[in-house]
Amino acid sequence: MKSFTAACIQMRAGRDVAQNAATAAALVSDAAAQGAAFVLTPEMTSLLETKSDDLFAHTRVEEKDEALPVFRALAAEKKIWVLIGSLPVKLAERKLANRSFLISPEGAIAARYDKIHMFDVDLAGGESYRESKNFEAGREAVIADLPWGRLGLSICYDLRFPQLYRALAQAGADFLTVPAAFTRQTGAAHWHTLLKARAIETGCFVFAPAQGGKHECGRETYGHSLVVAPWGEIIAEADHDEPGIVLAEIDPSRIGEARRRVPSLGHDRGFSLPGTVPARQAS
Ligand SMILES: O=C(O)CNC(=O)[C@H](CS)NC(=O)CCC(=O)C(=O)O
Repeated sequence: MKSFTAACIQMRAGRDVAQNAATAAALVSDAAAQGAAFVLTPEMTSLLETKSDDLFAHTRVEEKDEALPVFRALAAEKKIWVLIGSLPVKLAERKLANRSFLISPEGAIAARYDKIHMFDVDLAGGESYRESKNFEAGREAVIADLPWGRLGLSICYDLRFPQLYRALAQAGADFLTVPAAFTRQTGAAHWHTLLKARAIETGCFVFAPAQGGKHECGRETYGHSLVVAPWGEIIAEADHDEPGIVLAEIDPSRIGEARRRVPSLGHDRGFSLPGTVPARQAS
């Protein structure tokens, strides 16, 4: 399998959907001009909004989303694959999906994934999140075909649930996406380590395009968009929280190499944990 260039877009999405889409689209175009065949954008590419009323006021059902057609047209024009990290998509009056879209070079929607794990967390200093208040959790893991191998989709907080990535890799994923809007606080402590761990455990390339900096809505995100190779090396990083592009040369033969060196992905064993109910892994 031939090598290809991938690019992660780093953003600082604000409260204006059209403007966010235009900013991201300009960066995607730049990446394509620099030779990227696969370009990925962060979680909440079109809108980062902390106020529920404003979030719902600017969110539509998928068929009427303002940002999606921009990226479909762009993918078709540049003949590239685009992963929109996520868009907030209206499901019901006050419920949204946090939905990732894979767009083909024909501009078609090749896959959709709804974030499974909701960020309902109270951090130090009173920083608090209740994603499940406005968003409905997805229930289905998703793998899609790319010309270079198979892609397992995930979003942000999913990163903390290794069983999702193990399942994706054991089902054939070669590449994993973790588009994110990680908090500055948790990002500084955990981001690099978790992403490297997911790559090492699965023998996959991990693409993590991120939001970064102080957003219009007041939130602060960590940035540091990364690409990690299957052996665990960081092969591209935005070493800051400013908007921009990181490019990485992806050689898919490194997937088989890493997995031949350490074939742990095929070495799972069942085990009992005395004193607990056997169904503890199911939920
Ligand atoms: O709500 C939005 O507008 C967009 N969604 C997000 O920013 C989501 C849910 S609040 N953020 C995360 O999952 C951060 C996870 C994280 O930081 C960690 O796991 O440490």
